[in-house]
Amino acid sequence: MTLKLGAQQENMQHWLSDSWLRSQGAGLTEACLPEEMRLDRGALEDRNFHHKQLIELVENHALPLFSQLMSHTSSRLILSDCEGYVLCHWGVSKYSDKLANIALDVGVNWLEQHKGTNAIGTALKAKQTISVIGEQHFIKQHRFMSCTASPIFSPAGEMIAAIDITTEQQRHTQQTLLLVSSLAQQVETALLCHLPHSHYRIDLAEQATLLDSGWQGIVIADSEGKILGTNAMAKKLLNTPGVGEDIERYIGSQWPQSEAISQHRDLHLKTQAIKPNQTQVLGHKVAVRFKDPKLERAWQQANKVVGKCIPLLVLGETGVGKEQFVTKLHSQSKRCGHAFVAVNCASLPADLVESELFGYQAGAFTGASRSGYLGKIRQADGGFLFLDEIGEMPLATQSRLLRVLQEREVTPVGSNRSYKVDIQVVAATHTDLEQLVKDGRFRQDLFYRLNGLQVTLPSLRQRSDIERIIHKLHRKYRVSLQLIEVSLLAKLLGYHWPGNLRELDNLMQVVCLMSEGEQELNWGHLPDNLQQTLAKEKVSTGLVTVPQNNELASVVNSNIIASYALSQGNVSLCAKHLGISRNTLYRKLKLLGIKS
Ligand SMILES: Nc1ncnc2c1ncn2[C@@H]1O[C@H](COP(=O)(O)OP(=O)(O)OP(=O)(O)O)[C@@H](O)[C@H]1O
Repeated sequence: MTLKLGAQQENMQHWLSDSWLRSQGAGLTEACLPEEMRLDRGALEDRNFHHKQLIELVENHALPLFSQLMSHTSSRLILSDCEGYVLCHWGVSKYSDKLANIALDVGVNWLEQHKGTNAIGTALKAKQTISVIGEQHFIKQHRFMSCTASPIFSPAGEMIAAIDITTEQQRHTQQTLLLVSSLAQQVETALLCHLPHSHYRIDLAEQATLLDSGWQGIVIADSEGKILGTNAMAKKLLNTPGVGEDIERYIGSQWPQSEAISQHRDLHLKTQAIKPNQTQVLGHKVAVRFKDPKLERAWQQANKVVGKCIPLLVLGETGVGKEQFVTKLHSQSKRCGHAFVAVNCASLPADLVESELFGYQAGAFTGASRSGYLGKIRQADGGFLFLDEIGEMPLATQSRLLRVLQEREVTPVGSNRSYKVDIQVVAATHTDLEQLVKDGRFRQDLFYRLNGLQVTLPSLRQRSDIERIIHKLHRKYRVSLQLIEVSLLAKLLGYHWPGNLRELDNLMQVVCLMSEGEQELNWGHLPDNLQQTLAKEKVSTGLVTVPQNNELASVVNSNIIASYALSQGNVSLCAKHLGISRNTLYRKLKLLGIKS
């Protein structure tokens, strides 16, 4: 953990006066809102693309706990990169207008030299967790808020980002400081576990009860037991082991057992194999992206064929996200610098299908443009041609398309000249193409041409990550921090979703609007028709789980331990801080082995 609470408090005035001096030195004046440094949309998208996996890790490892603990407050979780640019934020506060006025917004730079003393800028400068409370902000207009930020370090020890919680001044508590440090630590641990070739995670602690506390040492090793990375606590416990060294040298040969005690030192060990889909290769383009195994398999297979220019046929019910899947494939392929041209074969006017696809020669027919038209296929040259609803393509056009796919050249309408094209063809349909072939409505030879690789995207009801998607869309559309009532969640999980992601997406938009300003999204916010439909559905028999349960538990534990230490063993005070009853706290302290 990067935070040293006692030391930070002692040095409080020191760091603050240094930061104010730096703010003055940068030419800022307390009374004037400084000119903002804001990225344009393209530059922000580039940065977000670069930090895509970091953002995903924050969403998976920090956001659930933030939502759970801070939902009753009006708080915002903010992620900036190491250059101080805000990449993303979550949770819209009641005072979001005020935050917009001071440009605490995506794409804006919050380094000290641009914004004066503030948590993000000052934490990045000081490389430690910093709270900047109300009046401590250098710029007067910033003093209505309290912010706490913590830097995030990569496994190689490089500072890569900062995570911040911003609240209204009076709502700031010591808990926020602990929470932000814990969130940064969670993200750092997730980064460690996602190191390329990571195979084992070995947790170590001096007491067995601390193994799951969030304060344990963590060593990540490859399949041969060579160290790939360690967290700060493991460095301390093992005396800074080197990357590439044999873990056995430090903790003995018993480590591959799931639980052991090191013979070398008096350390308790817990070894877990890291699941293959946990090991995203950071920065690698074909990284694992989907939490559902069927979708992930389709993704990995599809990526392999698009690299080789083999046609891809994407099947799946309406609304399962076929087009979005293909757009992502394009954006992560070598062809991403070239066009992605989508053609909806169902909505092309019958008499214009050919000219739309193949283009036409100047003056080829009455009404044709004088300059001619390139056509969709040639527009896609070098890139992707996405033929959506391919089952709806007229038979006559099918034979011409077949020729293009065979010859890889296009002859525009009214021309006898052919043009070479280099395209990745991806076709999609929700209809049964083989049945259409049998019925004589789809050419068999074209079917075989398009069917280089066939992937079927699972329907929403078949997906194992439906709960995660519900929460993701809820976070996207809710206007303030809000929880979903457990019984409503259970109903949504049990519904059969005939319209798949499209239906769920629309529903979440509507219910978030209906529940504006409420602390909980519940049954009463559903439109009548959906209440009736859902009332007929069986309730999901699966458990409603909080995502990342284990990690959540370990952060909660680490918060308990830190709060207990801060309140110097005063159970009542600590329970009040944590917002739990004294009995619950006693029970937890007992489980953690802190109280007998
Ligand atoms: N990953 C996703 N997360 C959330 N919503 C999604 C996702 N993918 C798609 N959607 C929602 O579903 C809608 C339909 O997606 P898309 O057009 O990709 O589906 P499709 O399978 O191509 O549909 P159709 O067969 O009807 O053409 C999108 O507009 C969006 O609202």
